[in-house]
Amino acid sequence: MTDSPHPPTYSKRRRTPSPPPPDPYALDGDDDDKPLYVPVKQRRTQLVSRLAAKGGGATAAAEKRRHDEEEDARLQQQRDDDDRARRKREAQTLLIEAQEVKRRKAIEDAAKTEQQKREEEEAHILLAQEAARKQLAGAEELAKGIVYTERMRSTWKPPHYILSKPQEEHDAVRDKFHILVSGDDIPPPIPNFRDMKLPRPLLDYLKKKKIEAPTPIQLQGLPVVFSGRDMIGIAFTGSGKTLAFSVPLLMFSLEEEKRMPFVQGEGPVGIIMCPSRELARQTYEGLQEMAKLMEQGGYPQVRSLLCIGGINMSEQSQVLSQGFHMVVATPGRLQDMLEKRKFSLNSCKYLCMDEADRMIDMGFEEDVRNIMSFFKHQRQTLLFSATMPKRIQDFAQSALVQPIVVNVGRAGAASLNIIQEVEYVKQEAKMVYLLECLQKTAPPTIIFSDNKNEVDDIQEYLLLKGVEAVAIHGSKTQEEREYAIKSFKTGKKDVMVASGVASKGLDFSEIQHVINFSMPKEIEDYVHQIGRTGRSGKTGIATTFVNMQTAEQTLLDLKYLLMEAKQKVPPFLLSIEDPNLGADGKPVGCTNCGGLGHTIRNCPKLEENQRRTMAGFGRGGEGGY
Ligand SMILES: Nc1ncnc2c1ncn2[C@@H]1O[C@H](COP(=O)(O)OP(=O)(O)OP(=O)(O)O)[C@@H](O)[C@H]1O
Repeated sequence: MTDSPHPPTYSKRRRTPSPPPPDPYALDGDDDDKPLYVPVKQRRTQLVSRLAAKGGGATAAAEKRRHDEEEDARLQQQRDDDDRARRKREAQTLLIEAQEVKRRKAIEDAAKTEQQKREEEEAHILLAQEAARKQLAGAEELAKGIVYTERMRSTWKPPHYILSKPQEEHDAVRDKFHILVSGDDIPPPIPNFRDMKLPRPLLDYLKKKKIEAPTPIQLQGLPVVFSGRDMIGIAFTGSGKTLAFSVPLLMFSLEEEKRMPFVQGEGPVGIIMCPSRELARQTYEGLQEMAKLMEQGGYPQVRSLLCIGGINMSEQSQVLSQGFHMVVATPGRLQDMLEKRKFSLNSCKYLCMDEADRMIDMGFEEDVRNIMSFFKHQRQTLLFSATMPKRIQDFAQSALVQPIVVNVGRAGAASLNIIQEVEYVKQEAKMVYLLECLQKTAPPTIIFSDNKNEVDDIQEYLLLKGVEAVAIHGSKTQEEREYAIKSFKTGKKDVMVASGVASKGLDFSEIQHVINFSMPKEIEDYVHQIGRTGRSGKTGIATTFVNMQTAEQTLLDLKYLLMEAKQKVPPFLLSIEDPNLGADGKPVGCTNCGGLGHTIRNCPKLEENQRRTMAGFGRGGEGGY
């Protein structure tokens, strides 16, 4: 160390400790320099002691009071702000938030150039055309280029006095019953069963069932089908479509049997295809009942075969060994039986697809096409449904010869016999509210849910609450499904909880109330589901729960459907604006599925089909096979 008058200056830089590595979990803006948080109480004590140190106890007390008041006012202000924010949050319902999202999307859409919009539109149209190009025709007929041009004929003729009426009178009958027809040489409508030349036992059967006059689809549809013509039949749920294709098959079968009795290996005369096992069984049972009455009335015996998955076909070995006239089937099992050569379609002249659009939408398209390839000659082809979008009609064109379209109401419209109620129920409140909702009417009630697990959960909850409920969905065994249907149909159980299986065409007597626990994504499913009530001229109620989980375009589809059926539209649905209104202020609607609340650009069905195609999905999984 040197003796220096000046303190040493250090030219050498002092070694500072290196900074600690950054805290990977530190939040942005974390800063060690910020003062540490000191609780209010502690801050007050510090202040009092600082003031006391400055002197003057009285001044200190006054200062403390003032500070306390300031602090209280600040806390009150904070509470008020929090309260206001909370109220604002509550007022801004989830629906409004969704509308905000939609508004932002509309702004984004508006920013798209005309060119971009056109390209999007074209892509969607191409997709729809691609689907339409896939025709409903057998591979062999397509390969050989076989095209049938002559329509089928039958021996049935309308009574002479009806045939001799002027065309205007027929048109007046159609107008009266709101029947729209298209096609050439359309047979006249016949407003009573007797004039349709039904045999006495059948007339008695109808009378016994309190079926006195034909419904619109029957009074025009039956003459068309009896005449041997191909037909697309569209009419509301519960309006008696089944009879319009079952009775002619029975009559044709009787005619064939009378001409020459069927022996082993012969038949069938005709096939009715259904999208679900339950619906097939119901139609089969109806045919059986009518055939039995005819036999008792002195007509020859005609036999039918039920051809559905989940049942043991050997139980019907007697029918198989005798030859049979009518087959009611689901597509998968029918295809299987044909491939195994259990029977052939060499003499089959009649093919009816009930709920045809549902069958295609459920992924049975390929099965149906394969079945078509087993036909060796022309047959009469019929398609029936309450919802038959143009896309399905186009798809079926190649299988139809000079078809007649009989349309009662808009394809896809809901039955006017149903009071439709839509309620906003938060997801977590649904289960509890369900119990209250069940009180709306006396049983029987059907509750629909899209989700199989949810179906089970709802049933379990209802059982716990003492409600007699059964459940049915595609993952249940055939026995469980049959038990559920039987005990519900016979009135042993009050409530049936179901996935889509039970919505397709099942006819339970006098369902009072349908509850859609969740709104189906596709509006056609909604129409079929609520259609389990309000059947055969009776009135029923349908309640549908919607909430933020319901897609906005589904809500729009629903809004227009309610408006069309002149139902009460709840304010939250009314407040949803349609971004796709036409120049006339009316909804443009979707050319692909017929929904009114969206266009083809955002058609959920098209998206679902695309998803299926990409995933290589086949049939739809509710156990149709
Ligand atoms: N002419 C009629 N008069 C009164 N009731 C009828 C008549 N025809 C059929 N019904 C009855 O109406 C009910 C519904 O008939 P059906 O099941 O054929 O309807 P649907 O139009 O096929 O309905 P969905 O589209 O739901 O399959 C049945 O119970 C049937 O017995």
